[in-house]
Amino acid sequence: MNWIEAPCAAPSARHRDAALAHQGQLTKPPGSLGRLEQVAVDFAGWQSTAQPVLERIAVRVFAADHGISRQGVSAFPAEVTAQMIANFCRGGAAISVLSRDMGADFAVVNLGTFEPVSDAPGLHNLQLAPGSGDFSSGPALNEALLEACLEAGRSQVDALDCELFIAGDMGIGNTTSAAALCAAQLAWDAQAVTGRGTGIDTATLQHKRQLIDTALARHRARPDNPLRNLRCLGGLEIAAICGAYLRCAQRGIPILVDGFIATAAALVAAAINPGLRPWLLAAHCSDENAHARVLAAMHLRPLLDLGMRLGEGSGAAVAVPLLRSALALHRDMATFVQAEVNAGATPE
Ligand SMILES: O=C(O)c1ccc[n+]([C@@H]2O[C@H](COP(=O)([O-])O)[C@@H](O)[C@H]2O)c1
Ligand SMILES: Cc1cc2nc[nH]c2cc1C
Repeated sequence: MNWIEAPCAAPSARHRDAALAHQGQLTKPPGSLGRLEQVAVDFAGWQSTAQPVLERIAVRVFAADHGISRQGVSAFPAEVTAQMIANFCRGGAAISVLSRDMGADFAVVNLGTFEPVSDAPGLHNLQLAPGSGDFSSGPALNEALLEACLEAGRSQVDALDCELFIAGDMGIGNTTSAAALCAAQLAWDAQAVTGRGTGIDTATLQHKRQLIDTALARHRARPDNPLRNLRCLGGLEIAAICGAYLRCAQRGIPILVDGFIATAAALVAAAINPGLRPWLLAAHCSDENAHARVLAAMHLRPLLDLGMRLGEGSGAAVAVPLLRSALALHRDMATFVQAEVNAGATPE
């Protein structure tokens, strides 16, 4: 498992500087395209080029069941995880539609559901375990399973040829795991991290909070041991997303981070290997209660806030047109000199 701490790539400061200078020459008041200018500069640094492009996008939805779902923490039954895997592969889920719409390379990775699922086109049916363990009574994963999940994420990314990576998640109960991981990494209590997930009522929310606080104490969760936190409180798909993100940063592939679960994975992965940080771009702020707070703690500023709370990578997918707009503007706008527009320097 030594690979996870291997050095990450570094974005090119020279190309970032050149892109920033180019933005200053385009026919607009400096800074007037706001975040779109920063996105273009980020891509120039990520791709080490003056003219970044965004054609090849890879979407991988990582799915798994969660032992903690047996404690009644979700508005939906655990069978939905397996049912949605089939829906992703048939093309009917939100992320299937969005991936088609943006011409992405799309696949689903089943790390392990309670009941095995049938093979389907576009499904990497790994079934490493029948879901994770219930972390209210023991660790979610054992060492071997944690390693296998990280490796599964890594091998997905090793097989890619793309300019942007989106990880989606699917797993009934996984907002409980993600919340526990955020609390563990940030030394916060359950109150600060727990939300309504798929839409639980207030009594269930209270129960979810109590389970998280008890689990944090039981597993003696501490920010300085992210791998242990991931093993004790994580899930199969969350660990795989961590592995995928780490490999992206090592290979120099930028990561468009989706919602609360993807952000929890990024938080843990960045604690494992801080070189990951410059490869993260937060797509959106989910309606899941703690997402805004966790993004702020990570100094990540989301591009969108649409009240979405679906997961699957859907919040990241809807931000892709913005990224493409940013790069088209950077590439195709005229400069002040080309357009013979007065650049606005005031004469003495
Ligand atoms: O990504 C998010 O911000 C997000 C917020 C709330 C729910 N979800 C999705 O809903 C499922 C988890 O919700 P729950 O209530 O079962 O913990 C899981 O499949 C997630 O993809 C996702
Ligand atoms: C239907 C459904 C779709 C989902 N996609 C991601 N999480 C989900 C949870 C449910 C319940």
